[in-house]
Amino acid sequence: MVVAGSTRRRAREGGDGDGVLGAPVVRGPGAELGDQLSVVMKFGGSSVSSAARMEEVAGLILAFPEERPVVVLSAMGKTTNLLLLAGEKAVGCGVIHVSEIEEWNTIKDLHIKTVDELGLQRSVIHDMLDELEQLLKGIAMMKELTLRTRDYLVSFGECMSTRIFAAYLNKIGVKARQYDAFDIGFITTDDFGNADVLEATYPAVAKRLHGDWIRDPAIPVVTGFLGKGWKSGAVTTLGRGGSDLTATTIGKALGLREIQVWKDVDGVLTCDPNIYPNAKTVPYLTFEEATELAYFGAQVLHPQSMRPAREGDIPVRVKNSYNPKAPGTLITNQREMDKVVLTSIVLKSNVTMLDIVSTRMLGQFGFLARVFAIFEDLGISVDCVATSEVSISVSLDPSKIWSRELIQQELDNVVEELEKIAIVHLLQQRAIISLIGNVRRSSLILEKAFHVLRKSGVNVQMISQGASKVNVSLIVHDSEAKACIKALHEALFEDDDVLTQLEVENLLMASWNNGKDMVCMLRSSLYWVRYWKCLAVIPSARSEGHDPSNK
Ligand SMILES: Nc1ncnc2c1ncn2[C@@H]1O[C@H](COP(=O)(O)OP(=O)(O)O)[C@@H](O)[C@H]1O
Ligand SMILES: N[C@@H](CC(=O)OP(=O)(O)O)C(=O)O
Repeated sequence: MVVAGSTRRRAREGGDGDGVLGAPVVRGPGAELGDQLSVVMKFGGSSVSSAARMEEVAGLILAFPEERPVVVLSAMGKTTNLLLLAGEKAVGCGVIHVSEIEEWNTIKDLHIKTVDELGLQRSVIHDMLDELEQLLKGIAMMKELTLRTRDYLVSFGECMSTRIFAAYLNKIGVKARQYDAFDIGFITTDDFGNADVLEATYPAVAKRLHGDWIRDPAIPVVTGFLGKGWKSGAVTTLGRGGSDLTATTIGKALGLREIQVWKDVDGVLTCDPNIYPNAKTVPYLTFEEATELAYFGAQVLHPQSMRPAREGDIPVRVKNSYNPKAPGTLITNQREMDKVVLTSIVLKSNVTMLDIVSTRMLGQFGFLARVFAIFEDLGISVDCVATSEVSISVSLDPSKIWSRELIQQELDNVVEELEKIAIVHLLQQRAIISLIGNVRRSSLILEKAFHVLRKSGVNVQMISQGASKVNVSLIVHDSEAKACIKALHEALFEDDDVLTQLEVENLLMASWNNGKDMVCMLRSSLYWVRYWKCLAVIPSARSEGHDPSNK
């Protein structure tokens, strides 16, 4: 794309100046980037949850004076959830009770307090709060909350956080300009609640942000999560956590050097730290791995967000705004996989599973086609699949559907349709545990995983190896899932023997490739000794109550 390419070229050509950050330019590796926009810095709700946090984030931006960032912000803290709850309450509470809705008052108080504490004029958000109250009253009056209105309602979160932050940057002498994504060319499908960014977005966003920057440089502060439906012209949202996608879309549109997503954790971790606190940071990931783990439920990244970065070949860095010194996770197109067994364990709870057994004889063809035609007709999306000639097991993802009542209705529908050609068992409260890792090590992963699960007495109800070949998914009962994650993490990330086994395999492979390379052979036999020692020592250490990782 013309603009993206020229932005990069100009960036490499370099330039001087004190720049818009108002701080002296540090001479270093980034200095040749000159005065062009160079990175996207996206800060999630947890990073901008209060006035103090906004000050910290401004400090972070100032700490990199050689960078010219485009800033993307989410709504403050839990504002999106609060807006959704306020909307739901407004439907049933009556117009005169809207001002008493607890969530609405929490939102109002948080934003006013933030503005006050940052020393800004309340007028920065006054109109927004007014309009939001009117909207809640409108919902109360209509007694309904459509998907379209819901998107408009939640958009207030990002619209307010960006207005406050841009005003604060200007107040401290850093020239900034606020943008609503739906006004600068973020064109999406009209799938309210889960809209897709359309191709037309890239040139439009690049033209607007780049044009403004050239004319009158100011740090762009853009609303994450939001777009404009191409047919309806209404505000849309990109699915929960969609600000990551906003950031990568801008990165690709402008052909920037790097996309940074700042969170409240030290990067992408080996599992959800809320499930198992011993989770460790994964230093490197490929876009494919990151997509897979986001798709299978790791809340840390939006599932679609890697696509623009991959297409634009722009590295994504996941950083911790509470611990900026931590190196974080770097996500790129490729990485060295030889030493990788497993990258991350991901849990997706509350999954529904269908066991579908053909009522026809063995050898009938077209059964799978008919099953999937039914899913297609009903617009149901399938996560995992396992098949035999006469039966098929699939897992469905209810979180893709906004309204809870609709889920049961849709499930009843799909079962009714499938029962015309098969015997159907509906299994609810299941969980998918996805082991994201190196497919070349899938035997080792499965061997370890099943050993652990057998020891814990867990019955795996379905297994599927993803087509992308970086994911093995196991379906277990929801009630057993968290304990499984902990046991799997201990076995696959905290045991020396897995690592040693890998080293042995690598060295054996290397020595095999090098033919008669005696040094390699010798080294590999030393590892073998270490490996067998590990296998012998670890079980006995465990039975004595020692922690083998303390050796
Ligand atoms: N594998 C994982 N690695 C890191 N964080 C994870 C993982 N799985 C779940 N999480 C959760 O994701 C959260 C960060 O994502 P998110 O809430 O979207 O951040 P933000 O709102 O700051 O963008 C973490 O606080 C953590 O609880
Ligand atoms: N505020 C939106 C969009 C978003 O990306 O948020 P966060 O970056 O805090 O996950 C949400 O809560 O879904």
